[in-house]
Amino acid sequence: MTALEAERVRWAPRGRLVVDDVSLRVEDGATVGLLGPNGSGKSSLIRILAGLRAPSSGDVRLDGNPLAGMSRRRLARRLAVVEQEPATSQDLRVRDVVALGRVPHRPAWAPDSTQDRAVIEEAAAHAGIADRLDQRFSTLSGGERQRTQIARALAQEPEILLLDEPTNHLDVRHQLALLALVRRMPTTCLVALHDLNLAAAYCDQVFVLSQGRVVAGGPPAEVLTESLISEVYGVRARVHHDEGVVIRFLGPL
Ligand SMILES: Nc1ncnc2c1ncn2[C@@H]1O[C@H](COP(=O)(O)OP(=O)(O)OP(=O)(O)O)[C@@H](O)[C@H]1O
Repeated sequence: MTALEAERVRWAPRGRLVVDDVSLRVEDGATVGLLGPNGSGKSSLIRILAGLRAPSSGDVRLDGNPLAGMSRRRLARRLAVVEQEPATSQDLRVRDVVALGRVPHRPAWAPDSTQDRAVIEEAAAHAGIADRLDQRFSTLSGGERQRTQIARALAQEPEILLLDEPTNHLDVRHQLALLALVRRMPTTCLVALHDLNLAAAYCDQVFVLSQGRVVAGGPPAEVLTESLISEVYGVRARVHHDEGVVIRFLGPL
């Protein structure tokens, strides 16, 4: 099992500080939420943690080993990422998109093995798109595309899964099913979320970003206070602790 950590990570494209001195650790096997308002740096940080972008300074480590020294293929056997708007060839069938998750696990140009096909079908079933495998990706609904990308990441059989707002196109049942699945899996997972109630219900830990900095981190019941929500999001809220944490939003400040 695997832990992912960032130490003093900064990213400043053309002098604009987007990720500002972020240190965090995603513990082995945990489901960790990455929260923060629009533009606070969640997607940028996820890309850096996934090795898709080099930080301007600081380090990202997987089990203590710097990501910077790892080959793409080796990293892809261990870590999968679902970005907000992933680039996918629009002409592929859903099955082919999910099968991309198997590429790091087999020799170049080798066809799908029986085991690959079993993993692809299981991933599709977990993501709720088993009945769409023969459909063209371009003809899917927004939520089905999102679930296809999640199936592709699951087919990668990663030890670490990074998900950037995976619930934004999903109806409420699929939102709950996805987070329940992520929580149930032994995979270490970092998930960027806007819905603070979902984060409270499904995450072991949350980190809150504001203007590129981590302003709070810990169990949701400790972090998601009325004062934090007002300071970071500019929203008045009531936080109830009777049946887990339930947040009721009263309005903007
Ligand atoms: N390549 C870039 N050059 C300059 N600024 C950038 C670049 N990429 C992102 N930014 C800026 O960095 C900030 C953080 O963007 P990011 O997408 O990481 O935020 P986010 O927290 O994921 O937002 P959202 O919740 O809206 O998806 C934004 O203000 C964005 O405009």
